[in-house]
Amino acid sequence: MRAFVVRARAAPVDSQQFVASIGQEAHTEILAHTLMNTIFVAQSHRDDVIVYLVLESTQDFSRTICFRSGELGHIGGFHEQNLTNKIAKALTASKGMTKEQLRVVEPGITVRTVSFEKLVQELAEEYQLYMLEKKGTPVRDIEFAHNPCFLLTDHIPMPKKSFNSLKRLGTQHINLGPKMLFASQCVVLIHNELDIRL
Ligand SMILES: C[S@@+](CC[C@H](N)C(=O)[O-])C[C@H]1O[C@@H](n2cnc3c(N)ncnc32)[C@H](O)[C@@H]1O
Repeated sequence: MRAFVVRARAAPVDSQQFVASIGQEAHTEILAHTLMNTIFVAQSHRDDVIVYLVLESTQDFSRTICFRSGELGHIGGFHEQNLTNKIAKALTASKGMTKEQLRVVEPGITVRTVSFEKLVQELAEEYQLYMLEKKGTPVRDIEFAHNPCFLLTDHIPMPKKSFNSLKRLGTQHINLGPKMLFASQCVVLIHNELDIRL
């Protein structure tokens, strides 16, 4: 299984605000773009992918929306509006949830009121964590574990505090080349790197 976590620090957890932030300063469109590129390939989808979108602009709890590609029903197309609607639907479903609750949104999609820190602690028990980072080890020099989990952010960098806790969890840092890329572009390169090594 390949897991991806996108930490969207600027993304609102209110569904209407989330949709209204597309193309605005919070750049919530990156979540649909990244979802598309982690799950879909031409004429098909990957069935061995889990994507966690962690939305952190909130008055109460972060929302972690999980997409399990192998369990998704008919998703109705991979265009941006459709994927945006799936995220918005999960946010609406999460209204009123208390700390660390989980709700099933539809087959293959759940939402949890769990923080990025708690999520990665849980994932570290099952996966080798890799943080995508310009100062990391060149990707071609990395020997991937069989169960990798890749951590990315939106346009707001990972806070220093998180670097320390990720270090304690044995996180490795990966560099994908000299250009600063979108998270949605990073996931394509990661998938390709893993695909050609199999
Ligand atoms: C648009 S970037 C975030 C940029 C962020 N404002 C910063 O200055 O670090 C989105 C995500 O892609 C990762 N990323 C972008 N280019 C990369 C590269 N060449 N190698 C590794 N990770 C990269 C970043 O680390 C981040 O997780």
